[in-house]
Amino acid sequence: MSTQLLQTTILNEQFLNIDYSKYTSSVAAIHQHLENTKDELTGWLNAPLEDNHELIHSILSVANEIKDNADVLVVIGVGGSYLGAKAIQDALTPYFGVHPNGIEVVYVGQNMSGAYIHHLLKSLEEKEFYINVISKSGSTMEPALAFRVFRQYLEDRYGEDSPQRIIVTTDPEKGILKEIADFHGYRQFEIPCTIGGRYSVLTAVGLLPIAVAGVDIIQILAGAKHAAILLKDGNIEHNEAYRYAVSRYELFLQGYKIELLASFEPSLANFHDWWKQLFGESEGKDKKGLFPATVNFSTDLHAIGQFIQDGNPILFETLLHFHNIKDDYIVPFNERDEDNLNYLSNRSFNNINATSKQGTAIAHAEGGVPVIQLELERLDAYHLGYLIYFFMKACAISAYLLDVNPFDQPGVEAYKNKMLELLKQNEN
Ligand SMILES: O=P(O)(O)OC[C@H]1O[C@](O)(CO)[C@@H](O)[C@@H]1O
Repeated sequence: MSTQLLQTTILNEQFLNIDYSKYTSSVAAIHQHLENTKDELTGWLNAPLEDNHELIHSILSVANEIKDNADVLVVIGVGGSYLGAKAIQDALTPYFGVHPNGIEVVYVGQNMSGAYIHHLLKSLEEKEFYINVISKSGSTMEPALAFRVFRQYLEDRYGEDSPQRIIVTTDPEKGILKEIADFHGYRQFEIPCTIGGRYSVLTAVGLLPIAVAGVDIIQILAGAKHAAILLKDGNIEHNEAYRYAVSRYELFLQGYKIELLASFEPSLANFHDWWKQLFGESEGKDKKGLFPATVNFSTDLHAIGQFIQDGNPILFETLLHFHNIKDDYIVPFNERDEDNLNYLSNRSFNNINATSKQGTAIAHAEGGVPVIQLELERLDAYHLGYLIYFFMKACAISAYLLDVNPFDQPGVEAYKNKMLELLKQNEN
């Protein structure tokens, strides 16, 4: 477990010749604070090190039951109550169709589009399904409304068998959802009181949906445990997550206010979104914080690439790269070569994509964009589990470097209150 699975490289040292030793004592102090704080939402820190056999066993047994009795799992949740599951599912299951070990998993309750609800309900007409409703507070508007709709539909379809088909993931002690679940006898998984939404992907919040989608949750948790052991070192010289946190903080101090998370595998688009919530809600408060933005290359090179290379120099790039992607395709040789592409024949698409990544990173670095490269050997459950923990740890330290609380999100209430005010004014 002593091997680092992730290498951090700064591609343009002229921007970022960081003397990490300058941060030795401040980072060590933040590390101590994080490790010793008992009254904050830090349950995720040591969770991967604890005995989780019972939890894994019950998640897998419910997941198997769902796979045996349904074509689709409808996951209802928003923010931290869905982004992590969707991120892992998309990263580790086929682009088209379902994983051989899983069934279709679809998500609702992240928006209030009537068309989305309508289309999803229609798509369920010929299919058997279960619901997994996930909400820590139990009262977030988007998932609460979706649960009302899909529970009613499920009850119409399954009658007295319906309670068996509803799985609730919520706070173990309080909230409306908990009350509903207790009253109707729905099966429940806990979101531990000490783990906030955006740090909860490695609990049942993320694990049940991804197990149903066919992902190996034991490998996800093993990778996270590997990271939790390695990244327990308070010395910045040995801790890659802390070096990443300090690198982005230094860039922020130099005026780069936007961090662009980029990668070259489209299946990571939702992983980017998970990262965006993690850093955005953790850092963006008290008028501080780096703005987390995301791009998918090479697609976005043809959209936002011009700005990155040549526009207002307010952003730096964090390039996420997995050296090995399991599936690949070889460019065929073509006798006629009408498209003049035979110079690429017999090369794999993944190889061409990696070369495009290399060229992009050099071009951006030469164009004056600071580039932090995060490299991992392969895109699989183990490495993704490692990366998730890496980012959570880096995020908590980053927020403390900015002197903000990594675990609250007071700003989100403003829109909620205004929306409620308006909805109540227009009550019919
Ligand atoms: O799980 P809940 O309580 O429904 O919250 C969902 C998401 O909403 C937020 O509270 C923001 O409104 C996030 O922090 C959280 O991940």
